[in-house]
Amino acid sequence: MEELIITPEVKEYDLYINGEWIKASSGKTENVISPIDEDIVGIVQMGDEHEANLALSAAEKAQKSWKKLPSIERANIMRKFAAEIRAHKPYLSKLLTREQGKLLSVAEMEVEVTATFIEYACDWARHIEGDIMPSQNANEQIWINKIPRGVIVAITAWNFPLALAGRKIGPALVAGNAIVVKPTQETPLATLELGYIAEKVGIPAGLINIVTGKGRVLGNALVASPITKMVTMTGSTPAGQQIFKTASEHLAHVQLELGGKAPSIVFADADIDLAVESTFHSRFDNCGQVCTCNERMYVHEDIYEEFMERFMEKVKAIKVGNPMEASTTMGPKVNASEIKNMEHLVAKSREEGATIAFGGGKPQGIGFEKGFWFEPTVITDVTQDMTVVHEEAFGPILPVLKFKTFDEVITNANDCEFGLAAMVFTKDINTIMKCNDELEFGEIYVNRGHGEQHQGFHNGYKLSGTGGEDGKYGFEQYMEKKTFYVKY
Ligand SMILES: NC(=O)C1=CN([C@@H]2O[C@H](COP(=O)(O)OP(=O)(O)OC[C@H]3O[C@@H](n4cnc5c(N)ncnc54)[C@H](OP(=O)(O)O)[C@@H]3O)[C@@H](O)[C@H]2O)C=CC1
Ligand SMILES: O=C(O)[C@@H](O)[C@@H]1OC[C@H](O)[C@H]1O
Repeated sequence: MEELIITPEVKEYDLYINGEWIKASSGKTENVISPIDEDIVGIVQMGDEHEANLALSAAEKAQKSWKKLPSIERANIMRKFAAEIRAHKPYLSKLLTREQGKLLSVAEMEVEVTATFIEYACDWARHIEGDIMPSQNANEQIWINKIPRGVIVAITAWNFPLALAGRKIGPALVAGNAIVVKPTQETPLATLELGYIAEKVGIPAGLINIVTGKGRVLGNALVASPITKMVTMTGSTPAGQQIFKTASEHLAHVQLELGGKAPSIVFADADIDLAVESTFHSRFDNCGQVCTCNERMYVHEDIYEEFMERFMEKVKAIKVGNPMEASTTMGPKVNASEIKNMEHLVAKSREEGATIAFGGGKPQGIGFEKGFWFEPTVITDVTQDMTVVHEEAFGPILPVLKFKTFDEVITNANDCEFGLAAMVFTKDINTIMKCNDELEFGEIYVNRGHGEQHQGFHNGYKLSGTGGEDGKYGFEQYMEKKTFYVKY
C-alpha cells in the first residue's frame, strides 16, 4: 500500500470527556480517509472500555445539577449551541464534504439541519407536561411527572453524521439528560468539532462527551454499562440488533433507526413530471445514502415507457465528480466496502437475469484514479424475487419493476423485511387512503419525495428499527415518567 498523503489540513482529535480533550489509554489512533481521494483528512483516538467508563461517569456527575436547571434555562443554553454550530457552517460543511464525500451544498444543508434539530428540541422546553388525575380515594390526587432519564448514549452512522448527532443531543439535553456521543469511525470529524463548540458556548463539563473508537468495542461498552439509561442509535440493522441485545442486560430504553428498502409506487394517473423529479432525487441525492431513499421503484405498465424516457434523461445528466465543485451533482460513496456492495448487487442482478440499463460500474478517467466512485445505475427487467429488490443498496442503484394492479403492487411493496419509508404517486384520493391503510411502513410520502421534518415522527417498522425519533413522540422518549399518589 503506497504511503497515504497527509494533507496540511489534517487535524488530530482527542476524545472530548468531562470538558477536556484527552488521549486514549490504548495509545492507538486511526486515520480518517477522504472518499474523494483517499487522503488522510483527520486522525482520531481509539477509545475503548476505559474511556467509555470515564465518559459515562462524567456524564452521570454533570447530569445531577443539569437536571435541576429550569428547562427553559437549559433550552437557552442549547439555543446558543445551535447558533454557534450555524456560525461555523463554512468550516463544518467543508469538513463534512471531505470526510463523507457529500456535495458541499448538501453539507451546508446538513449543518443547518443540525442546528434546527437542536432548536426544535428547545421549543419543547415549556411543554414538558405531566398529568394530574383524581384518585378513587378521598383527599388524594395522582400526579404523573416527566423526569429526565439520566445518561444517554448516542451512536451515529456516516451518511449525515453531524445532523444525526444534533438530532440526539438536542432533545437529550433539553429534557435534562447528559449524553455520550460515539460517532462512526468512518466520519467522526465534524461531530468531534461539536466538542469545541460546546466549550465555546459554556455547556457545563461532562454534559456532552464525544468519544471515538470501534462500535463493537467502545460502543458496546457504552451500551453495556448500567449507567446508561437510554441508547439512541442510527445505523445498520445488524448493529442495531446487537445493541438491542446488549442493552437488554440492564433494560436500558433503546431507540433504533436502522436499514430501509423504501418502495416508490407510480400509479397510472400520477403526475409524471412530479413523480420523475421526486423519485430521481429520492434515489440519487447524497449518492443514494439516505435511509428513506427510493430503493426500488414500481411503475404502472400503462405509463412505464413515458415515465422511463423522462427518468433516464435525468439519470444520464448526473455529473459524478469532486463534491467540492459546484458543477458536480453526485459525489463518491463513503468507503471501499460500500463499493463492494454496489458491485455485488450489480453482479447478482445480471446473474438473476436483469438488465443493467445504465451505469453498473466505476467511472473511469481523470479524478477517479483514487476514491470510492460508482456510476448512477438503473436496473430493468427486474422481478420481485431478485436480490436487488430485497437487499438495501444505500447507494446509487435503482431496480425498476412494472405492475398492473393495486393489490399486486401493495403485496410486492410489503414483501420486505424493512418498514421505514414508502413513496406513492397518484391523484386519486381513494388510492392514497388505501395505500395509507395497507402499506407496512412507518413513514409514507404522498406525491413528494422523501425528507422528514423535525415535527413529524421518523419511525421504522420491522427491521428498520424501534422507538422512532423526532417530534413529540421522539422528545418524549428522553424522559421517564414518575407517578405519585398524594394523600392530604
Ligand atoms: N433509519 C435511519 O434513519 C438511518 C439508517 N441508516 C442505516 O445505517 C447503515 C449505514 O450506516 P453505518 O454507519 O454503516 O452503520 P453501522 O451499523 O455499521 O454503524 C452505525 C454505528 O453503530 C456503531 N456500531 C456498530 N456495531 C456496534 C455495536 N455492536 N455496539 C455499539 N455500536 C456499534 C458503529 O460504530 P463504528 O462504525 O465506529 O464501528 C457506528 O457508529 C445503513 O444500513 C443505513 O440504512 C443510516 C442512516 C439513517
Ligand atoms: O438518517 C437519514 O438518512 C435521514 O434521516 C437524514 O438524516 C438527517 C436528515 O435530516 C435526514 O434526511
